[in-house]
Formats: sequence, C-alpha cells, structure tokens
Amino acid sequence: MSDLTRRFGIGYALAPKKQKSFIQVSLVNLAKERGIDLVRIDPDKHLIDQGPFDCVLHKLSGEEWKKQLEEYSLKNPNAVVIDPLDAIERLHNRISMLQVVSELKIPQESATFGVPKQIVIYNLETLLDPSSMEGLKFPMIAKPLVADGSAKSHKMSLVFNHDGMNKLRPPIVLQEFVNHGGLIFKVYVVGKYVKCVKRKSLPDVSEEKLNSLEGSLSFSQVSNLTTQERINDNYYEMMHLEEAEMPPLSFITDIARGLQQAMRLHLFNFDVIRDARMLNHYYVIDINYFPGYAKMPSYETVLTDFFWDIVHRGAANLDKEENPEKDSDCLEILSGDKEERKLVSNTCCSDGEDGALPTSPMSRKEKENIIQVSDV
Ligand SMILES: Nc1ncnc2c1ncn2[C@@H]1O[C@H](COP(=O)(O)OP(=O)(O)OP(=O)(O)O)[C@@H](O)[C@H]1O
Ligand SMILES: O=P(O)(O)O[C@H]1[C@H](OP(=O)(O)O)[C@@H](OP(=O)(O)O)[C@@H](O)[C@@H](O)[C@@H]1OP(=O)(O)O
Ligand SMILES: [Mg+2]
Ligand SMILES: [Mg+2]
Repeated sequence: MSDLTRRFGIGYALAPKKQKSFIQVSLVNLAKERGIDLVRIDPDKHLIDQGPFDCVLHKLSGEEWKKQLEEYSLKNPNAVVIDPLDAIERLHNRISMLQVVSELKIPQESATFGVPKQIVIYNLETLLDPSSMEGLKFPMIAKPLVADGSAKSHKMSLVFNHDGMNKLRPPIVLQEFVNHGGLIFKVYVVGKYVKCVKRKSLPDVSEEKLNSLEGSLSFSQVSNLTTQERINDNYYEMMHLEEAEMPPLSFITDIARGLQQAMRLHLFNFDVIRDARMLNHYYVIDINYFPGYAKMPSYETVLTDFFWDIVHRGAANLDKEENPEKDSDCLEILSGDKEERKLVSNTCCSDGEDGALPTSPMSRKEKENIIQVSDV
C-alpha cells in the first residue's frame, strides 16, 4: 500500500484531564482526514497487547509505564515514542529544568536571557536559617522542587520577608521574584513549530508594597487560564497589556530551538518574562512537557501537521530541517490573555485566533478556568 492510501495509527496515553483537553473532536477529525487515527491507549492494560501504533504519544510517568514503553519499543523498533521518558524526566525537577537554560549557547544580540536567581532548600533547618538566603532578595517565589504535574507541584507562595518562610514546606526552590509588568510570554513548541503568546501574569510588587505586606501569599496554576474577567482592579488595564511589545522573533526561536536540541523533546512550552527594569532582558521561569496545546490557536492544524511528519518522515528525520525558509514562517507571535488576581476568582480570555495558519473545521474552544489566590 502506498503511503498516500495507507492509514496510520497514533496511540495516546494521557491522564484523564489531559485527554479531555487535548483529544478534541476537531483534532481527531482533522487527523482522520489526513490518514491518521488517534487511538486511546488503556494504561491499565499491557501496551504490548494494544496497537500496533506508528507512534506512541504520552504524558504518563512511573516505573511501570517506563517498563511498558521499553518493552513496546523493543518489539516495535519502528514505532516512534514521543517523547523519551528520560528526556521528559529532566522537567520533573525545577532545578534540572532551568539548568538547561543556563547552559544554552546562543547569540544574545537583540536581547539577553537567563534564569532568576534561585536556591534549593531541602529541609526546615536550612529554610529557617536566614544565612541560607544570602544573595537572594525579597520578594521571592517558593515553588515545589518537584514539577510532576500534581496539584501539589503547582502550589506556590510569594514570600515577602523572613516571617513568610514559616509556612513553606521543603523541598522547595526559592526564586527571586522579578517584576515583569504583569505580562508573561508562553512559547509553545511542537516539533519545529514555535508559537509565542502573551498572557497576564502576577502583578509587580513595588518596594513600598513589599514593606507593608505580611509574610507570604499562596497561589496555584496561574498559567492555566485562558479566559478571564477581572473584578474590581484596574492593574492590567493600566498596564495596556494588549499593546505590550512582543520579544524579538528570532530571539524566541533561537531559545526554543536551543532548548529543543538540548532536551531532545518535541512537545513542550516555556514561560518567559521581561525584566521591568531592563527591557531587553528576559528570564525563562518554567518549562512544561506536553502543555495545554488546546489553548494554542489552530492547535488542531499544528498538531496534525506534526503527526503527519512523524508518520511519514519517521523519528530519525523528524528533527532535520526540511526547508529552513519555510521553518522561519512557523514562528507566530500572538497575543493571549492571562492574569493573576488576589483574593478573587476570575476567568480570563486568550485572544488567540491569528489566521496565519488554516484553521480546522471546528475552531478551538476557549476554555474557562478559575484561579484563586488566598492568604496562607
Ligand atoms: N521568578 C518569577 N518572577 C516573577 N513571576 C514569577 C516567577 N516565577 C513564576 N512567576 C509567576 O508565577 C506563575 C507560576 O510559576 P510557574 O510557571 O513556575 O508555575 P507552574 O505551576 O509550573 O506553572 P504552569 O501551570 O505553567 O506549569 C508564572 O506563570 C508567573 O506568573
Ligand atoms: O493538562 P495538564 O493537566 O497536563 O496541565 C498542563 C497545563 O495544560 P492544560 O491547560 O491542558 O491543563 C499547562 O498549561 P499551559 O502552560 O499550556 O498554559 C501547564 O499548566 C502545564 O504545567 C500543565 O501540566 P502539568 O505540569 O500539570 O502536567
Ligand atoms: Mg508556568
Ligand atoms: Mg510548570
């Protein structure tokens, strides 16, 4: 059978929440039209007994799953696994996650980048010893060291002074909070495709405010919002985020490609903030494996193109540049919307649709999410 008439199978093994957000009818139908069947893998059954698959797409972890994948790959050497578990594991620890950013060797002409100053704290004794924090300035953001996708791993605190340390539970990463004008850039990578969107982020903390704030403030999953209504505060209106400038395209693409090569991953996104005091300096603060692509405009088309490449070009050729000129068109800078609010619940909206790529028959649904930030 020629490649044009043959059907291809991509098995997906995802947690229920991810499956619900990612496997939308619009994606399944578009892939089907292009000869690709998306098939659910039952994680409770042996992988080896399912399929056959041309590609296994997954966001599951643990020793048992690792064994299953290894066994499957041994028996099906031509099946592509997106992505290798050992490469994904680097992102499960917030130190190794950002280490890769510090090691990137790419030209920094139009703009510069780095990671915020941070330390890792493994026990209470170190946490409560002020000398451990030497070199770090308040406010800080305390993040669980483990970033395994659990609700716990997204629970963070803004820490304004030493009193705020009491409520933290190591192991944590203490990272300097960088004022960034309440705006975050999310850069989605799908194989060679790179897309940068704007979202609302935590508001700046002024010196004045810092002195009047008590201890710490906890919050969770700021970046999991797409649709938001604001209540009672004009911070973001005053910031005019819609008009805020995007980072230079080539700069963002260089970081994306650098990260992709260093991490050997095809599906990830990273969060970038711009230093409010030095406007051509950026910080990478977070990298996520297999993020919420359904929030990315035209996600069905982008992902289906990627699947098509996998099944027609194979893993070995997937990362080779086919047509560098075409690739440069792949970077789209879009504007989205996201925000963090104090003591209220909100919904927020990503302005998403860009028209630069053909959209699939069923357009992406805006998701509504709620965020709550409460005093600890
Ligand atoms: N160093 C920092 N300076 C300023 N703001 C920060 C910093 N680190 C994180 N933030 C803010 O806190 C939010 C959550 O942090 P981070 O992205 O590390 O958490 P996460 O739970 O891994 O998020 P995601 O849902 O994207 O996986 C960011 O989106 C940003 O708004
Ligand atoms: O779907 P999941 O539960 O995996 O949640 C992921 C979420 O996507 P969603 O919007 O589809 O929920 C992502 O949002 P964006 O970065 O794309 O905004 C991001 O928050 C990831 O860190 C989450 O992955 P986790 O770290 O929790 O595994
Ligand atoms: Mg994030
Ligand atoms: Mg994250």
